[in-house]
Amino acid sequence: MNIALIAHDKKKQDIINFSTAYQYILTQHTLYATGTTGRMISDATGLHVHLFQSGPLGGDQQIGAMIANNEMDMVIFFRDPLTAQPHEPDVSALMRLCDVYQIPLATNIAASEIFIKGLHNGDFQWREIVKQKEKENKE
Ligand SMILES: O=C(CO)COP(=O)(O)O
Repeated sequence: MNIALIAHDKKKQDIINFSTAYQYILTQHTLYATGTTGRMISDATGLHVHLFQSGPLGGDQQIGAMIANNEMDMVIFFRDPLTAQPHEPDVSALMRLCDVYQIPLATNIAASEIFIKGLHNGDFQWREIVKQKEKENKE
């Protein structure tokens, strides 16, 4: 599965702790992240993470593009709801695209833990079926 990992600055330590705790699951998947988040995760855990631009420089939009192309299976986004972000429109657009394309989106650590355990249990296998169907429709 292709998984996006994103965290606003005040949530960076939380996503590092999360990635460390669930490294044994994350390592079985293909990971993408906004620039700073991804670099911090890979430095802390050694996980291989495909890095996009930093969020304020377009990283959220790059992940959004993957969603629109049916290439992202899950978004884990540790959002900071108490700090204004200069790129708030990009954040909203990313979350909107998750809803447009029915992509599972967790915006806090509590939901993310349920997602990651579900992922490990095979609860997200339906994404493979959706992707296969989309591929066949294009052919
Ligand atoms: O701002 C972000 C998401 O909206 C995160 O970006 P960074 O991972 O580059 O800090």
